[in-house]
Formats: sequence, structure tokens, C-alpha cells
Amino acid sequence: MRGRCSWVTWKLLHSIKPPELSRSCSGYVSRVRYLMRLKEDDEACREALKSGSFLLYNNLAPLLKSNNNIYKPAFLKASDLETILKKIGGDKHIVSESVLLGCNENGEAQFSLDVGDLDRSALEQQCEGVFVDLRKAFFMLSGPEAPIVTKGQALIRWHQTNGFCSATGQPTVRNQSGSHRICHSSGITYYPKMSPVVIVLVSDGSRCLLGRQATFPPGLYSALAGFCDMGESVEEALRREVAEEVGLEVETLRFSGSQHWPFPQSSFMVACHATVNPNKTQVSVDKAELEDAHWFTFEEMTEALQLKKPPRISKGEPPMFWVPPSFAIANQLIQEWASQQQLTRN
Ligand SMILES: NC(=O)C1=CN([C@@H]2O[C@H](COP(=O)(O)OP(=O)(O)OC[C@H]3O[C@@H](n4cnc5c(N)ncnc54)[C@H](O)[C@@H]3O)[C@@H](O)[C@H]2O)C=CC1
Ligand SMILES: [Mg+2]
Repeated sequence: MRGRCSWVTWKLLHSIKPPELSRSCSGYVSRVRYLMRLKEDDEACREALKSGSFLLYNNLAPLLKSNNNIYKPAFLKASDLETILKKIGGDKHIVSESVLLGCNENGEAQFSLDVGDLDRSALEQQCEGVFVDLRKAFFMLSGPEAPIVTKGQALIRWHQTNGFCSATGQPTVRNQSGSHRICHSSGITYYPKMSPVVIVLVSDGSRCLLGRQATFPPGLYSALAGFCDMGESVEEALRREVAEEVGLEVETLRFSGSQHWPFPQSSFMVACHATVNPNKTQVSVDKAELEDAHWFTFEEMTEALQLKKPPRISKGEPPMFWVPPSFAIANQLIQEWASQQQLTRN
């Protein structure tokens, strides 16, 4: 039997018609509830496709548009997308392959769509935009716009790589919004997946510890990170990763924030600050995981934070030390640590 609460919610959701919704869902709660409905109700989602806006990707590279050298994700209106598809000889039915992304401030549904099969340069010309590799796009977009672009890519990638049931090998079928895929043979429902990762900035009170993997660009050092093992809490994963990678024992930890990270597959980054005993700071690096890790002073960190772009590499010179840019949560941890140090020094 349906509980009173869920019945009221159900009535609320189903009594609102899509046109009314699109006019009235500027509030956060309305937008969330509209999205909730679009996720599960195929008919409502098909309706929203007719008036929504679309962020295109070409083989996972998002379409960006520049205005006076300020780049933004190039969302296209449904009608404009249809016109452009017609002009370049694309099939208008590919629109139904779009994946629901969100709902903008005006209450319009947003979708992401990979158009990798269509002529890239013709599309760029028609849309007056450019498809940019996501890693490069990060440097071109302002902070608040990056998450929706990475979300769109992550969802498209998830659908591209989850076309078959891992139990039966049979094809999986998506719902209209793309919020899940079902194998009708086994009855298993698959939802888009992220792997939990802990990322931690370790401090001994006056210095902080950063490491680099051999695959990092020259000179880049970041906070320590690692995937959570099955059954572990964030706290356990964090203690283990620090012990494994640098041979230190964490004494305290404090949550800072979290971030979806699209590379190489979707991760859910949980960021924390941690401290170690200032008398037990001898680092022993696990060379299988890290090329190097060492303690950095406040002055070194402050200087690295000034760099807004990866530094140029000069021939014969040792690479300059730099830290992840502002779109990475590692940067947030470093900024917070530097501010804290600044306070204690004043
Ligand atoms: N947003 C940010 O600020 C930062 C993000 N990261 C991300 O954190 C992630 C984890 O960092 P790592 O030091 O590489 O992790 P890690 O220290 O756990 O080492 C990676 C190894 O863990 C194993 N592994 C266990 N579970 C895995 C899973 N679910 N997926 C992939 N590999 C798994 C593999 O053998 C892999 O080679 C990376 O994807 C990296 O891109 C790392 C630093 C900064
Ligand atoms: Mg690691």
C-alpha cells in the first residue's frame, strides 16, 4: 500500500502538466522535481526534448562558443538543432539519443548529445563553435560551467560503454532520459556509475605533502589520491592510501568538499585535510604508485598558486613546480591550506 507521503508526492508530480512546469519551475525545488519526473517518465521526457536545449559533443569533445575570447558551452535550442541537422544532412531522429543533463534557471530541460557520426567541421561552422578536448576545455571555461560539461561527457561515455548486460551479454536498453539502462533478459537495471576516490592534503602543521605520478605533466604535483576499496569507509581509505603511498600515519582528518571527476572514467572525489605527527614526517614513497612525493613550504605553495596556466617548459631547465588548476578539487585543498597557514602566521 502506498504511504500517505508518497501518495501526496505522486499526486503533486502527476498533476503538473509540462507547459505549466516549464513556466513555473524557476525555483530550485520545482526544478529538481521536474527533473525527477523527466528522468523516469519517458513521455514527459520526449515532450521536453521538443523545447529543451542541447549541448553537442563530437567523440566526447564538447562544443564551446567564444564571445570576446570568453568560452562557454554552446547550448542549442531544439529548433536550431533541427535546422542545423537539416542543413548538414543529419538525421533529425538522433535527437532522441540525447541524455538528460539538467534544468536551467528558466526551467528548460538540458540534454547532451554526441554527434560523432556527423561532419565535424560543418557542424562547427553551422553552430559557430568549436569542439574541444575536455582537458583543454577545462582551461577555457569558467568554474561554474565546467561541471555540466563534464557531466554531459560522463553520461555519454557511460552509455557508450554499457550497451550490454554483464550477466547475460544481451543488449541493454536505455530509458528516454538516459538515467538508466535495463537488460530485459536478466531484469537488471544499470545506473550511471562513479568510483569513489579519496583525495587528501596531508600537513605536518607548517608544510604540506604533495606527490606526482610518472604520467603527470612535468613539474606537476598534487594531493595524494586513491580509489576506495570495496567495503571501506572514506576514513579507512584515506588512512590506507597515505600509508601505502608515502608510509605515513594520519592522526586527524577533516572533510573539505567533493567533486565529480571525469578522467579516466567517472570518479567521485571526496576531499579531506589530514595531519600527521610533526615528529614523524619521514616519507617513504611507494615507487609503484608515485614517482616522487615530498614536503612543500608555505612559500613554495603560495608561488605555485599564482600560476594560472601550466608553465612553459624551457629546454635544459628543470621543470617548474606547479599544482592542479582551479577546476580540480586538489586546488581547493591547497588554497584552503594556504589560507589557514596565512591566518596562523598573522
Ligand atoms: N580532481 C583532482 O583534483 C584530482 C583527481 N585525481 C584522480 O583521482 C583518481 C585516483 O587517483 P590515483 O592516485 O590514480 O589512484 P590509486 O592511488 O588508487 O592508484 C590507481 C590504481 O588503483 C587501482 N584501482 C583500484 N580501484 C580502481 C578503480 N575503481 N578504477 C581505476 N583503478 C583502480 C588500479 O590498479 C590503478 O592503477 C585518478 O583517476 C585521478 O585522475 C587525482 C588527483 C587530483
Ligand atoms: Mg594514488
